[in-house]
Amino acid sequence: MAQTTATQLGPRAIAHVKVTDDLPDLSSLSNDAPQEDLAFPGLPPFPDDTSTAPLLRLNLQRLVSHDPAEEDRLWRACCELGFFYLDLRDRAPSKRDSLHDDREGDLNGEALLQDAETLFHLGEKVFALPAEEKQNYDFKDQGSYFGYKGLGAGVVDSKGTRDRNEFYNISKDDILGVGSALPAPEVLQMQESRALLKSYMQRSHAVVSLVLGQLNEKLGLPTGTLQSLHRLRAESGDQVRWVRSPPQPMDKRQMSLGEHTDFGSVTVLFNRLGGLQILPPNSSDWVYVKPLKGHCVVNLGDAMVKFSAGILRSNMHRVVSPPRGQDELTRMSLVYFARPEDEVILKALEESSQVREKRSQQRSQGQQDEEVISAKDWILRRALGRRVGGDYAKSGGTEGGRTKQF
Ligand SMILES: O=C(O)CCC(=O)C(=O)O
Ligand SMILES: [Fe+2]
Repeated sequence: MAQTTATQLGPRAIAHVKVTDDLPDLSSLSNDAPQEDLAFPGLPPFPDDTSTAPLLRLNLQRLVSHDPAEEDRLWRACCELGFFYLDLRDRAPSKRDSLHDDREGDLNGEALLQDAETLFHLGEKVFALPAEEKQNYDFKDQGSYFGYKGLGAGVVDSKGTRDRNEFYNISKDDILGVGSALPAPEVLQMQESRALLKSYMQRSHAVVSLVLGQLNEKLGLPTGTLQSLHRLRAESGDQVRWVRSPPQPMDKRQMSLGEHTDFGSVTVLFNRLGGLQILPPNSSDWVYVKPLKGHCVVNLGDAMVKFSAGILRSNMHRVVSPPRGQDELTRMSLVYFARPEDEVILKALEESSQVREKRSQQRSQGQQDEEVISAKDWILRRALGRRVGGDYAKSGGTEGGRTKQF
């Protein structure tokens, strides 16, 4: 059926739409040309009349150059919503020389966008493999969340309603040679694929380190504290994930990925079609996050809530059918999850006086100390808890009540 074979990467040539005043937070656009075209070529446009989430739009180059206003906006975004757009495009490529590029190392927005683009195509090849073959790479029974999860092999709620997506998770440690290599389909074992994954992981991790460095400073932690808990070459649950959701029949639509907060520290997400929704603070209405060309979406996970005693926010989100006009296409997204190193204990970093004060306020209000748990155990429990047959009740994170952040 044409409907199920059409994908978001397909050749449908649709005129670009202009982003004008349809982003709710206009202040976030104040540094950009108002008529900028941020639609994805070849895809039906995100509908203009659908309300969207008020994510701030930050700019990688301004953060790299320590623009104080941009750093303040980053802090605001991380405390108030825990989600923001990051514009990865290079505004002045002609002014950059090769020396400059070398100094930047892995922190290169344009190169990250290019890697993401190529990885979308690799993901299509992985999901195009026969179902029986993909199933060989589901390692749930060995206690691992890496590898494949089939359509409906996860649950979206405590009633056990099946999800409507398939995943493929690739371990950073495997690709960087830090941990052992997991069995994988041939298309992922090819030298070219592994090199691409490595490059994408390093570049995403560089963005994560930049964000961690700036949050470290704003929290008043000793220099390098947060980065030292997320070293690229230390063993961790960091992973790349492709999420693929086929279109759902109009009369039987349900969530394709259940409501959750991310388990780890910082997530870098590439979307082309709508479908991601967030529940804004103090609201009961889920709203779509509109994908923007040249940008990734960055969000914080529960580890950052725990490290900061709730000063930083990890927001609830989920994936549903794309909005009208996009809902007959297969949706795919690409994610990099940065998580604390395996042995890190998830607790408030009281070397920061802000965190210390927050904790003492919480203690005086009778809030108990957090459970002592390592990043490795926390992530394993939460990831496998949402698989069919898993312990859903134990898959919850810090969202349980914003007054009890951890
Ligand atoms: O597909 C998306 O846009 C979001 C995926 C997500 O939230 C997740 O995998 O944790
Ligand atoms: Fe998520």
